[in-house]
Amino acid sequence: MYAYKMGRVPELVICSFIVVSLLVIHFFSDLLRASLGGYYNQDVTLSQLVESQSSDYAWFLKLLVNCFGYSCVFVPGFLIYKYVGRINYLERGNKTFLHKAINMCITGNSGYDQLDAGSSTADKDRPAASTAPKRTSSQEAVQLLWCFGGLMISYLTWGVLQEKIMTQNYLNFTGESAKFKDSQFLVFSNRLLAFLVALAYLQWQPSPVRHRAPLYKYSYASFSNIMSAWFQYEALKFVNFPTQVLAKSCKIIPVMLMGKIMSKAKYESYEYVTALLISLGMIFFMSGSSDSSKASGVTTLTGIFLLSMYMVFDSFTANWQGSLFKGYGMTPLQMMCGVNLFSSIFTGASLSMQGGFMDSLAFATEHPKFVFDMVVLSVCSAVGQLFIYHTIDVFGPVVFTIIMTLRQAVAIMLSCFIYQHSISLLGIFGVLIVFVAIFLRVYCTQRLRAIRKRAEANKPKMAV
Ligand SMILES: Nc1ncnc2c1ncn2[C@@H]1O[C@H](COP(=O)(O)OS(=O)(=O)O)[C@@H](OP(=O)(O)O)[C@H]1O
Repeated sequence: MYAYKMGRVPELVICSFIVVSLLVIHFFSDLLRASLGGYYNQDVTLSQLVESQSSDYAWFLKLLVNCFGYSCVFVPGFLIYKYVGRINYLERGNKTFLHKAINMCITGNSGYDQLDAGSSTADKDRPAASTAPKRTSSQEAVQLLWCFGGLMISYLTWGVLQEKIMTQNYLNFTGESAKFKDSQFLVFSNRLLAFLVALAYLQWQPSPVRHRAPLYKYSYASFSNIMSAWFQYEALKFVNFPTQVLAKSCKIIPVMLMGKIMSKAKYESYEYVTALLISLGMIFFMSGSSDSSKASGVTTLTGIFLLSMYMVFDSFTANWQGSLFKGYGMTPLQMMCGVNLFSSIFTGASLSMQGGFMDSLAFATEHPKFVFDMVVLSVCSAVGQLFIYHTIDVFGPVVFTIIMTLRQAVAIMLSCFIYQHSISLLGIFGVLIVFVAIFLRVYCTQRLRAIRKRAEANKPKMAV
């Protein structure tokens, strides 16, 4: 009995880490709430208090509050990681749920569910990229078109719905109209649905693939993805929309730089030249399309800082995902499941700490049409993510970013076509530059591949 009780000590310590960290973080958030004037008014949520701040630095306060929410996951996670390593907890043979869950998070294997399909002998390892059969050029072109089409359709629909949800008035049962305000709740519902879809598929897939990556590695991609989305929304309060679109057209350059820093990626000179040309062409096109000439408002230093942070986090996300695919050979669905698991936990923790959960759920119960739009938005986002992970897995982060950048141009061209807006000569020149750059990139890639193939074929002859 004593030994049994002693055997449970680590589990008790681990649970108390979670409880104590949550209490401490809650205490600090209450302190912040009180200092913002919410001490005497308990009906006002922390998010409403922060939203009501009008100073130039309100964005920093919001960031702080969000980070409080995310630390509800990071702090206990870090403490558990350190404690478990210290007492060699994972080497012990007790197969409790907690033991399996921690093992899965830290080492990547628990034999517990389909995310870690390593327990079953029927599970296969995914062939490494180097040993997988090489695709022909036409197969590659079909794949590329498939990724481009999928990303275009899902994110065009997603964009329209997102704007609709955030700008339209919804009627409740008594006929009163109101706007939905909490974008973080939308991100939460999108990520939760994406997680459930991926998990359901992994549970019932006919031939599971062994999963080897420690789960905590997904938390970095999910954190940076949530942060980039937040910086993007927040930047719009300091820069106008066209400026943001213009800045995003140059995303390929930070993605390449981040690839160099993170995974020491080597790019050919034609890749740098074409990246610069695509960015330049997109800038010409965006400034030359009449949609973007409706610029209003001012661009401030804070806006530039927030946009730069968006770029940093966004380029980290795609590169980190690319290196996980390379290093662990997981399937896109496993990646989607892992990243969205953490994104749901992060946004869920942040929402419940700020009190936004209850507000949004109350809005949803009173506005059924909003629930319908939210579900369709989440489905679009989940389908879009399937394409995102497939594209990064097959073509890598740079090609993915090029496709997402072109997506913006196609969306603007479509809107010009539908609403009969004109495109200036500069805009047309910009589109031409982008096309030339892409053609150049494909041509150089094919040539380089042919040269390498020839060199490979000549190798054995030289050895004889
Ligand atoms: N690498 C990666 N992994 C997972 N999800 C990703 C990734 N890159 C972009 N996204 C999601 O795609 C949505 C559009 O993002 P962006 O506006 O940054 O893309 S774009 O380049 O401007 O088109 C946006 O969705 P929301 O966060 O729901 O707004 C991004 O989070």
